[in-house]
Amino acid sequence: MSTGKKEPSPPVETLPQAEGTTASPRSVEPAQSQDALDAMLAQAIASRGAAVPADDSASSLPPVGEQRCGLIAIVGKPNVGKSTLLNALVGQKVSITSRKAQTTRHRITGMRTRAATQFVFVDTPGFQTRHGNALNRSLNRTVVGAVNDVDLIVFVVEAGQFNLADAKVLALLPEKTPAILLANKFDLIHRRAEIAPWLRAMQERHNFSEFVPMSANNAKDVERLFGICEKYLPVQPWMYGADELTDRSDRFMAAEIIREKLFRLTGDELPYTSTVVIEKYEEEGNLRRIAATIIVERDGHKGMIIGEKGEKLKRIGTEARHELETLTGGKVFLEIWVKVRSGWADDEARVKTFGYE
Ligand SMILES: Nc1nc2c(ncn2[C@@H]2O[C@H](COP(=O)(O)OP(=O)(O)OP(=O)(O)O)[C@@H](O)[C@H]2O)c(=O)[nH]1
Repeated sequence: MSTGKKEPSPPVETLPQAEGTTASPRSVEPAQSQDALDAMLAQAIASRGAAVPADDSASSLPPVGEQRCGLIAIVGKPNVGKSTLLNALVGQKVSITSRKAQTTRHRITGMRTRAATQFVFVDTPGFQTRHGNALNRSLNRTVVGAVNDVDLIVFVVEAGQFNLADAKVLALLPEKTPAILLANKFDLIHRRAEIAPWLRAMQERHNFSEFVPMSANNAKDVERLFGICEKYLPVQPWMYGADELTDRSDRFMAAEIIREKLFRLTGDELPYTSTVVIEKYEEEGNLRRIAATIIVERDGHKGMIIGEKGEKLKRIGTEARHELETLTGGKVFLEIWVKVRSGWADDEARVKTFGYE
């Protein structure tokens, strides 16, 4: 994990690193033999540079009897790349990302409609195993809720690794739902030969339907993932319009974008227990007037966010405003305040007031 926050020292299987290139995903049915795994890896590497099928967004509505639609939950421990994957699949940022763990705190739905198929992806917070506070209990409830009643689960791990935090998420997966093992950050794996034993070990951990080594930040890999997921989605009418990308409002996105800038522009010394509340969101034609409060737990944290002569807070505001202007296609006036609410993350009522499940 790239975060400074360490998981409890679990047994980690890590592959040594050397020179390498990006591979494309190829899924495999869970194979029993070394040969099958080797063949899959060879295929993944050979398919580098293969043509990407054109995005075939639905321009005319297919008849209801031909529409395919299903829910796909994206789950995994913190920081494995779930939100990066969701954004790549949707083709637009709908879930914020940062190198800090616990960036995603809500169930975020992102849709993509291609030809007759509507993919409804559900991004989830990374399952928390470290602190048992009210905030983390809420995040974990969100994960548990999301893995039930979906058509497919995409279980994301970092390729070549599996530790206690991964195992805790894996234990939540219902046996009845098909699950794909997505070995992400494959670009960081340089000795590919050594991934085969890891994949074999993963086969024994769960009855995965397929194994997909890939990189969420590689467009060709993401493209192929659609084909892999499609066959698990039932023939049924679409749930959303063909052009819809998320079920979240612009107001919600405003809070998330500010929190993303906060997470990205502050160092690891700022505890993860800070959140953003939108106090005002007004639309006047093409103009949005937004007032937001960043909530922190201690006075000392407030100083970290405001920075010397207010520089840090100013930068958070400027970067958030630019992104909100791109998102809304209009002008944005953004005011941000910082307030201390000590102990909020351990107070169930406050956690709810601040918009968590
Ligand atoms: N090298 C590499 N980095 C990646 C890849 N996918 C994601 N990342 C990086 O991994 C970090 C975490 O990504 P996120 O998408 O925020 O991870 P997450 O699983 O949603 O994290 P939580 O919100 O904590 O649950 C970011 O710095 C990403 O840029 C990948 O395929 N390769």
